[in-house]
Amino acid sequence: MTQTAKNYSLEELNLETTFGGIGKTKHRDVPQIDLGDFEKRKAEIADQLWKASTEIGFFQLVNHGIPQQQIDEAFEMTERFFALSHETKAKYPLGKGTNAGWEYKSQVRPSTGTADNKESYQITPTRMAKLWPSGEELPGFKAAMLAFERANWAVGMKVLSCFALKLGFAPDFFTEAHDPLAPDYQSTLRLLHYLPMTNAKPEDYTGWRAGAHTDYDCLTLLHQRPGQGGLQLCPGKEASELEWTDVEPLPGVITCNIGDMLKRWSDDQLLSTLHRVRMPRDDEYLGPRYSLPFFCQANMNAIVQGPKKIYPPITAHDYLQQRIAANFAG
Ligand SMILES: O=C(O)CCC(=O)C(=O)O
Ligand SMILES: [Fe+2]
Repeated sequence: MTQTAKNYSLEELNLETTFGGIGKTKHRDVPQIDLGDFEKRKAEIADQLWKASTEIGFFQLVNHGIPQQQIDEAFEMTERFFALSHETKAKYPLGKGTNAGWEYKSQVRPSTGTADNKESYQITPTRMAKLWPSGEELPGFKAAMLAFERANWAVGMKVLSCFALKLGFAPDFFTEAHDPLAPDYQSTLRLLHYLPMTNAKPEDYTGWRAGAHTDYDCLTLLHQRPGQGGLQLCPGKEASELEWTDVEPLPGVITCNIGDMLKRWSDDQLLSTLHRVRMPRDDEYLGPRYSLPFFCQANMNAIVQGPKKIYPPITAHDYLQQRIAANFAG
């Protein structure tokens, strides 16, 4: 594996170039947080979210309100999308810096310098002109995915309203900053297909399904399928040898993590935790792995600045562009 010697423009990125190694593993508990009876229990839920996000940067939501049937349908549609021919998917290519469209093994993480062993299709609803597969190619896909996108948005906004409470912002501060009806909306639903490792050659195991990174959004909501593990997290970037924790995909939960944008917006109080997706070991399930992250990314014109103003203000657009430019080849 070669290490990129690029000089990235944000401090987080320079740090990320040093995280490519395998490291050790360590068991840690990822807190589960129940969103049931949300309005009544909001203060208690906000305390739990704050604790998890200042201590480990990850938590799993239960009773989040998205019906399991809708999650299963989104996964079924995702499998159908990736089963389309290469030529069909290539009609809907990822545009540079847009988080919209399909890419195949093109995401190079600063941590590893090699392409992730995956393909993805990203849905940023405001940028999807000519990027949806046709109704003949994939009937029902657009309606199912747009509904799923909005269901995730709604859960994300509930969680963010708790952080607004804790940070002293108005209750809907982040909901307004992620307004889906504004033309500068840029939250993204990502469909991921990690390639199967059945009949893989030993050299195929040297890479990563997704190299170590922090997310660049405010909050990520990740849907995983039981039996398709591999996600690992590592709080604390300062240790000389990193200790990684497996996050088991449990049925019915949404695994969430804080991203760099909310870390900055909270004046570094909330942790944006390093994570990655490792290759399966040869005694584990070797088939394809699908996952569905939804990235709450504040609208392009939103100004990111915490209540203590420890960082200068930056638009969410400028912030994201610096991160995207460093992650996709070409
Ligand atoms: O697929 C996963 O489990 C995690 C994906 C991820 O971390 C990402 O896309 O940012
Ligand atoms: Fe991630």
